[in-house]
Amino acid sequence: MQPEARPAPIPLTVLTGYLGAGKTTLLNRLLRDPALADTVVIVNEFGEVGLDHLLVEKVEDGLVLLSAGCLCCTVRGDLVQTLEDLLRKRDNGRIAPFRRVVIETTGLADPAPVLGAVLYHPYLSRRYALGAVVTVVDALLGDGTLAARPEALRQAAVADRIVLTKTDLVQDRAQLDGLRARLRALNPAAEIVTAVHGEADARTVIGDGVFDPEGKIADVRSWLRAEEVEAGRPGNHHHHHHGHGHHHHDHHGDASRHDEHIRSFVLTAEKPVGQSALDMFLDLVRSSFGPRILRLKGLVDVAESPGKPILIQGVQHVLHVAGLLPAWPDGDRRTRLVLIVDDVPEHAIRRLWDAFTGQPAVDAPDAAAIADNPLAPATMRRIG
Ligand SMILES: Nc1nc2c(ncn2[C@@H]2O[C@H](COP(=O)(O)OP(=O)(O)OP(=O)(O)O)[C@@H](O)[C@H]2O)c(=O)[nH]1
Repeated sequence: MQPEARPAPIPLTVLTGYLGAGKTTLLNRLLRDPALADTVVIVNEFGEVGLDHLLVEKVEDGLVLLSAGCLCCTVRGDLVQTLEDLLRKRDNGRIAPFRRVVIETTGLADPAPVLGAVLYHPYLSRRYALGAVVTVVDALLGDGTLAARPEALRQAAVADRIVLTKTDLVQDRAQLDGLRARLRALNPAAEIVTAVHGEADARTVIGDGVFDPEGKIADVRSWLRAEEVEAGRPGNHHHHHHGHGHHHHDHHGDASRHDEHIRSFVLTAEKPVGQSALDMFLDLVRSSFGPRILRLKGLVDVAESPGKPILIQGVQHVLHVAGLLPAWPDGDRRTRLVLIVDDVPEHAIRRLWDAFTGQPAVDAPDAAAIADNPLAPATMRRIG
């Protein structure tokens, strides 16, 4: 570790998607784009034989292969070690100063543990900054996969960007529109990009992450997209295909009923939020709802750091205060937290938020009442 100036965080993109969705095709194509020069790719190959000793030696070629198993369990330790090794070699000049890292996960991996391994690591979390979560969805088979595989649904729900592949194979325009509508409903904030045989704009797909390589704020605005979530709220206008009630079965049939449990909404605050109130809110959300919080991200105007928003990142039980941004990305300085939840009543979270941010809410308990409640989860009675 260098004691002098802290180096700018390196954007880290997680590329995920169901088996055979087209992740490798996309990545191979994108990496030929000069915009993505100096990218290290960490591939987690499911079922591959262990290559531990070779791991980081391959970096010179820009490719690192992780060994057997899925990232979410067995390879997790290796992932952390690989990311540490990369930093060490970069810092002592043994490899070129790469500018971003892309982790391609196996089609089975839930992205949450991958992100958690980095975001919860005391050192890695300072050197790497989570950029976009990019999820590849096969336009031909996507609908069926979303219906049958909960992990595919989660991958789509946590995405910052969704890349639709194989649209060339879909003859039926309505099928494509249906899939898009479904993804939109599932994750209104995600940008949907199309890529046939991996042809897509590299910068759009990978982006620069929340910080660009110089540590400046890059695409927080597009990343947050709270307006999209607001616009997609039932009641604002009825665009949801599942907003038509249980009696009406559209062409998705039973499939989309799984999706109905997934909801997105935005939390805002009128006044700056106290740091400890924010921490307690996040603790309580994590302990109460854990993996049912698919995604939580946003900027919070914290009372203790006026003019500098705090960046919050979360995927399932991994809720992380990613740090202070040097400034707000644009004129909008409101606290905005975008949540995508699976089977969590929105009002339950809203009540907590209102209580901790001191916003008046009818019949809601205040923060003290919740914190003093002997039935409150153990994490609320903070140790240390
Ligand atoms: N027609 C068509 N085929 C595609 C497209 N994108 C990918 N493919 C094909 O789909 C197959 C799977 O693509 P991969 O890129 O290997 O998919 P993957 O997600 O990396 O697969 P796993 O690593 O096994 O999960 C390959 O045969 C690709 O050539 C596309 O846009 N159109």
